[in-house]
Amino acid sequence: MTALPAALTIIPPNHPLVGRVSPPGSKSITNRALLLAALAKGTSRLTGALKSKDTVLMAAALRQMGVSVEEPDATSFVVTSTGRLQAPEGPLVLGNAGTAVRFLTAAVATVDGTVVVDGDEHMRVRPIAPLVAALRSLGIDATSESGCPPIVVKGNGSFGKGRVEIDGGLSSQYVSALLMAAPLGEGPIEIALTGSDIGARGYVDLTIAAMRAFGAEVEQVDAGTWRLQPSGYRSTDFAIEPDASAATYLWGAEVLTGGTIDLGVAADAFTQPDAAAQAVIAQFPNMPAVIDGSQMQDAVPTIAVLAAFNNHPVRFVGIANLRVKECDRIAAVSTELQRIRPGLAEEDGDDLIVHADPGLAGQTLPARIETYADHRIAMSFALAGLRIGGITILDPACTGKTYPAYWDMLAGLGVKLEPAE
Ligand SMILES: O=C(O)C1=C[C@@H](OP(=O)(O)O)[C@@H](O)[C@H](O)C1
Ligand SMILES: C=C(OP(=O)(O)O)C(=O)O
Repeated sequence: MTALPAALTIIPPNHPLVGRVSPPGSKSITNRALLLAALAKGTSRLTGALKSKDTVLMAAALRQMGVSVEEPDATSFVVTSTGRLQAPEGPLVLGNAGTAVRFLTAAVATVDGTVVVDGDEHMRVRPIAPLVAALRSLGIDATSESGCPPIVVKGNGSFGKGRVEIDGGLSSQYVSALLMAAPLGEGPIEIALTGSDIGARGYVDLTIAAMRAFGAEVEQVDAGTWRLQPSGYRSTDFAIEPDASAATYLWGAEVLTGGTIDLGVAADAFTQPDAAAQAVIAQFPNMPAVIDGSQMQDAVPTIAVLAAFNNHPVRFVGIANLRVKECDRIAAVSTELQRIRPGLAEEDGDDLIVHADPGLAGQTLPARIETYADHRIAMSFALAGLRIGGITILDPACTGKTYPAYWDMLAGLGVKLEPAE
C-alpha cells in the first residue's frame, strides 16, 4: 500500500491465515549496530537491517555527525567512519525513537562541541533524567530542563572514566546507552545498577552481544555491574536478526485464525527478549491467568489483544514501564479494548486485566481504534479485526515506526483492508 488512508477497516478473513512472511530486521539490533559502526574506524556492512522511521532517524543523525551511511539495498547499511562523531550543525531530531534518543544522548558526549538531542512531542514527555544524572556524575556537561528531551550535551571529546551508577527502572535503554559509549572513555569505566531493577534485562544482553561483535571488552563484575576497557570499536560486517516484537503479530494472527505462517526463523533462534512471547501465545486460548510482562514488554499489547479471546481472564503484571513507552500502553490497551466492548478490560494500579470472552470471535462490534501515534497499538488491535467485524484502525501509517510493510503483509495473507475516513 503506497499512501495509507486516515483509517483502515479490517474485514475478518473467512479462512485461516497461511503463508510465508519474513519479519523485518530487528529495530533494537539495527539501531545498536548503526551506532557501534559509527563509533568504529573503517567500514561496516550491516545486513538484514530494518529500514523504518526509527532506524532512518538514527542513520540521519549519524550522517549529521559526519558519518557516511550508505544504503545499497532495502535491508543493508554500509557505515564508514573515522571512529569519532563530529559536532552537527543543528539539533538531532529523532521523532519518538527511544533507542535513538537514549543511545545518542550518551554517545554524543564523545563529540568535541555542543549537541542538542531532541524528539517529537511524544518523545518530549518520555523521561531521561536518570541518564542525564549519570552522565553528569562522569563529569559530562549534559542538561535537560524538563527531565525529558531536549537534552543539551556539551562534549569535550571524551566519555570520562571511573564509576557511574544508573537506575534503569524506567528504561533499560539508559543502561545500554552508557554501556555503548563507555569504550570511548579516557580510562576503564564501571557501570553499576542502583535503585530499581532494570525492566527487560534481555535488552542489555543484546547491547553487550553487539558491543562484543564490534570488538569491545565487556566484563560482567556481578549481576548489576559491568567493567569496560577504553578499547574503542572495530569495524565489522554484522548480520541483524529479524524483529521478535514484529514476529508476535504473526504468531498472534496464526493462533487467532488457526493458520500457519512460516516466519523462516524458529522462535528459539531469536536473541531478543520478546521471543519469549511465543511460548505464551502458543497456549492460546488457554493462556495463563497471570502473565508477567516485565521481560517481554513490547509484546504485551499483542498478548493483551489475544487475551480478549482467551478462555479465561488474564492479569498482566510487571508492566509499569509500559506507561512511559510511545504512549501510556496500559491506559491505551484498556481504553481501546473497552471501546470494542465495555468492561472488556480494566486497569488495576499498574496491572492490566483483560476479561476474556471467547464469544467475541465472529461478532460485529464496530469500533474506531485510537492508536495514539503508537505502532504497537495499531498492529495489535489489527489482530482483533481478524475475528471481530467492524474494527477500524485510525492512523495506520504509525506502524512505519518499526514495520512499514505491516498492512501489505496482512493483505499478502489475504486480509481485506478497506480505506475509511
Ligand atoms: O533497548 C531496546 O532496544 C529497547 C528497550 C525497551 O525499552 P525500555 O528499556 O525503555 O523499557 C523496549 O521497549 C524498546 O522497544 C527497545
Ligand atoms: C518502546 C518501543 O520503542 P522505543 O522505546 O525504542 O521508542 C517499542 O518499539 O515498542
